[in-house]
Amino acid sequence: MTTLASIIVSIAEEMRTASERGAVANYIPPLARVDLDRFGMAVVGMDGATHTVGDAEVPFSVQSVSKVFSLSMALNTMGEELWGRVRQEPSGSAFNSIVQLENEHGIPRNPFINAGAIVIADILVSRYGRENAQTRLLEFLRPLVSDPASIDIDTDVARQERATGFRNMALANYMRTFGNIRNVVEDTLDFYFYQCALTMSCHQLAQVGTYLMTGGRNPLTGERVMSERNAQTILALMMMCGHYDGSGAFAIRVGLPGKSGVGGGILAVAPGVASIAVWSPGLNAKGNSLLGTRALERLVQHTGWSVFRANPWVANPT
Ligand SMILES: NC(=O)CC[C@H](N)C(=O)O
Repeated sequence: MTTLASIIVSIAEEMRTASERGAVANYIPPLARVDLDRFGMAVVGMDGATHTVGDAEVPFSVQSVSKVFSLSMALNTMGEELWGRVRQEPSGSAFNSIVQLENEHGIPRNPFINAGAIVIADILVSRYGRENAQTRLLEFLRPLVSDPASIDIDTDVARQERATGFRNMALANYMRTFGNIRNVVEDTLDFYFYQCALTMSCHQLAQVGTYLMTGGRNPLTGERVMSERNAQTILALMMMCGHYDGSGAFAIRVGLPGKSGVGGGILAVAPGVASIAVWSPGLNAKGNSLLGTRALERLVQHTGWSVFRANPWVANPT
């Protein structure tokens, strides 16, 4: 019988021996010096059963995967009104693109491109204040994991994001001219750079993602983290926009809602089945983890977990 444990071991073995691994992000030294040979994967099921392989306990910079969590917080506090400040459509352009903003009057296409995530950061800074927003983010994440204290920010990454984030500054200032950034630009960006610098292991990231697997509940406490409707909205956006202009190919290859980050992490969710995190720091041309995508593709081939499968339960391994 094929078990999930044996499936992920075989995936890790394939990734360990892969010769083409992509390229690590090199815009700041803490990302540029990450070992290209790292690979980790973690899968948490509905019953809490957890399978990990490789470097699943090694913390890495989650970067844009954090956009899922900031959006969750903003949707919780602002509700549907949020969609007046950021749209819900695929962008078809790079994560840091500025071109659509002029035509679309400073309203970003979706909350997962940088411009959209900066608007979300602005909403959270308005709601909570600059420093308190940081505390709130950690308070949102920590109850979802079994080792809460260890989820933290890499302050060196945050500092270097700030020191080199000229394009993000351009995006924020440009949106400010349309009135879609309401705080002092530096304050909003400060929170944005802070969230990019969140550090988590695959094991923690998969645990954090469980509220999206369950339709909005924290499976550790049974508490509601968000409404079922909001959880579905976030999964839909992850499917359509979670990999920028690589989202279509990801949806076809993997068939799960997923969100990538330039640190090489991907959070993917099989609703009602599993929360999955994978990490391989080498990126493809679209800035998404090359082997992380392949590993998720393999996982879905073996398990039948694609949301597009006519009968997703048939091949469920135990
Ligand atoms: N795709 C990403 O992970 C981008 C995050 C990066 N810190 C940026 O803002 O440019």
